[in-house]
Amino acid sequence: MSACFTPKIRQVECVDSSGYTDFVHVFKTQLYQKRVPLVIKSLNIGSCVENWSWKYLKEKWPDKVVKLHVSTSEQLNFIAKNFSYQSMPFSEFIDNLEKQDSGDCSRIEKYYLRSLGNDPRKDVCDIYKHFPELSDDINFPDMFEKEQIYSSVFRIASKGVQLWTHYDVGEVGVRCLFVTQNRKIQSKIEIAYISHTPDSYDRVYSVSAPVSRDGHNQSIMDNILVQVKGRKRITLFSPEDVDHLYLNGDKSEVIDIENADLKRHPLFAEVVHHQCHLDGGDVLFIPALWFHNVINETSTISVNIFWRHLPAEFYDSSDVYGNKDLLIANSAESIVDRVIKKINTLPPIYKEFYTRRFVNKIKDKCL
Ligand SMILES: O=C(O)CCC(=O)C(=O)O
Ligand SMILES: [Fe+2]
Repeated sequence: MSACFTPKIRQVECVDSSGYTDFVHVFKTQLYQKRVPLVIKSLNIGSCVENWSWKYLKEKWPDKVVKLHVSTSEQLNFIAKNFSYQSMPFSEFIDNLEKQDSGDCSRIEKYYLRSLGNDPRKDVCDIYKHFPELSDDINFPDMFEKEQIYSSVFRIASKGVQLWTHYDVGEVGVRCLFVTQNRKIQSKIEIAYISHTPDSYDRVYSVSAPVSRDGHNQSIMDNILVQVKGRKRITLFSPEDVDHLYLNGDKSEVIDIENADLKRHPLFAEVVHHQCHLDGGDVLFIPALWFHNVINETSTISVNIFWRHLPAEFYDSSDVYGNKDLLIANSAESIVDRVIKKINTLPPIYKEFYTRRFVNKIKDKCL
């Protein structure tokens, strides 16, 4: 942060699950409803905490090739794109991490692995399906129903790597569109069927909320981040701070959160930093819409599990990726897009005047 600026820091609440006879019940019935992050200690997450040494992992995957974010900077920057994607044999990747850990600086590149499905365009990652050699070592806590699980992701990072501030949206490989008839949403159709859209549909809306540059359908997820090895420093930001984070899609443009340039990002001074550390065996609950930024204080291994937090009736039963709340958000955003288009046709001084009026009106009525 700049010289005389003191960020507002709050520690994330921490609970030791061994102090409860049935922690999962307490989580589901009380803690979960608070919708705030929570560090949970002493959950049974399986033998991974003891077993997952670099040697063990290399033996499991002698021939595996992995796709990595590779950067010469510790601070990954999605705007400057200071990283590239590279494929590397898993054993070489781990050898390099070990060299970095032991202070051998001959390799200056930093690595970040986020596991993908077999076909990253179509599959979400499922550890049980894509990493069966390791799935016996990890126990998913019963904090959610198995049917609610959306994906499980395996992450390995070099010491020092900082992952940009973001919130998570689950993404699926099939692009869906909405069709409306008599101004009511009728159904979603896959992109492959667009050319067959019957004439009687009055409009086809592409999915736009939450926004994805490639138009993939998305839904918002709850998450647990299971720390298996190493230490992470995590800063979370409340969805209430959304106006202060300079968002670009699902990511914040403020990269260096601990030394922010307040001339460029003055509103960031308002943000409350919810901080915690995770060590091996710790679990962090990240409620949907909470932003998070991760600094790996050592090289680390983690697994995270995304699950849909809304009850089943919120989801469109004919489409596993849909949810009615988001359908509404999607159609509202399409209307906002039309309003923007209209406003942009006004002469400049009217444009500014009416933009301010409409923004204030929405704020007054909706917040
Ligand atoms: O720990 C990390 O590397 C990133 C975690 C994360 O973004 C997540 O669990 O959603
Ligand atoms: Fe995330």
